[in-house]
Amino acid sequence: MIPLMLDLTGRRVLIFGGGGVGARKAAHFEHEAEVTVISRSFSPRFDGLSVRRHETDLASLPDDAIVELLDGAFLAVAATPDPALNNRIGRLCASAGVLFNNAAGKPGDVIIPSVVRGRNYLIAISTGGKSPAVSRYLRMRLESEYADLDRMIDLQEEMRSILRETEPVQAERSRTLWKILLDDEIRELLALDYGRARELAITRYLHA
Ligand SMILES: C[C@@]1(CC(=O)O)c2cc3[nH]c(cc4nc(cc5[nH]c(cc(n2)[C@H]1CCC(=O)O)[C@@](C)(CC(=O)O)[C@@H]5CCC(=O)O)C(CC(=O)O)=C4CCC(=O)O)c(CCC(=O)O)c3CC(=O)O
Ligand SMILES: NC(=O)C1=CN([C@@H]2O[C@H](COP(=O)(O)OP(=O)(O)OC[C@H]3O[C@@H](n4cnc5c(N)ncnc54)[C@H](O)[C@@H]3O)[C@@H](O)[C@H]2O)C=CC1
Repeated sequence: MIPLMLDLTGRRVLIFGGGGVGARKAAHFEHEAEVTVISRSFSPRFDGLSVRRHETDLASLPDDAIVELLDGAFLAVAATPDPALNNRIGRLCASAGVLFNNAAGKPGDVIIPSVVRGRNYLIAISTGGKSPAVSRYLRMRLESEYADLDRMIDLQEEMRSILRETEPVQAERSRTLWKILLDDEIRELLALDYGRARELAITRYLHA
């Protein structure tokens, strides 16, 4: 498995199965991609999501009708409780060249990770399918441990641009940025007041 960050703007994503799991997978994509959910029923968890619904019984559809549904799709997720049906969708995706994620059944070529997202960063976590609970646990730990990461990135960005003007030696710029990153007092101040943290970073490390 190789991690990638994909821009799915304007891409079509299909979710097969409209239960709670299908809704969570749809929520992973709907803020960017064009999501269509194909199912014989839909959980109320879809109500707030911007997805198109297509009501059908997949078990009664022949292969060519499912291949027709895949037309123009970039990625498909199988999230019905029937692993045989999910695996069949996976085989059809493979022959149609559509990326495939399987929520229950034979693993596809894509895993949906746990996601920690800020204004300035994006972290995707996977255990390679071994323990989704551990992926979720790590997400929750990172969210609480690094709640002020966005502000640290803002501060680093500002300090880098000042240092580029004032410090000609790259190794020195790097050392100073690391000192700021590891300074507990600056990290604590970041949680309370960005301006004061910025001031401390400048007086402590940029006015030597
Ligand atoms: C392989 C994968 C396929 C895929 O890509 O969907 C997969 C598969 C399966 N998950 C199962 C169970 C659970 N999944 C969750 C939750 C999440 N599952 C997600 C991803 C993935 N799940 C992929 C691997 C990710 C990795 O590599 O780590 C997350 C990260 C992302 C998301 O869905 O948005 C999201 C957490 C989001 C977050 O909160 O951060 C919980 C809830 C919990 O933990 O409370 C449970 C119950 C506890 C448990 O079983 O662990 C079962 C068993 C079903 C059964 O027993 O019948 C299967 C099927 C199987 O294993 O065969
Ligand atoms: N990958 C993951 O993250 C996880 C996967 N799972 C597994 O995912 C599967 C789905 O879980 P839930 O959403 O909770 O199930 P659910 O029973 O709530 O929903 C299943 C959905 O699939 C639809 N469906 C079933 N057969 C269909 C058919 N022949 N044609 C059209 N639609 C059909 C149903 O109408 C329903 O909307 C289960 O097998 C579960 O074990 C469970 C937890 C997490």
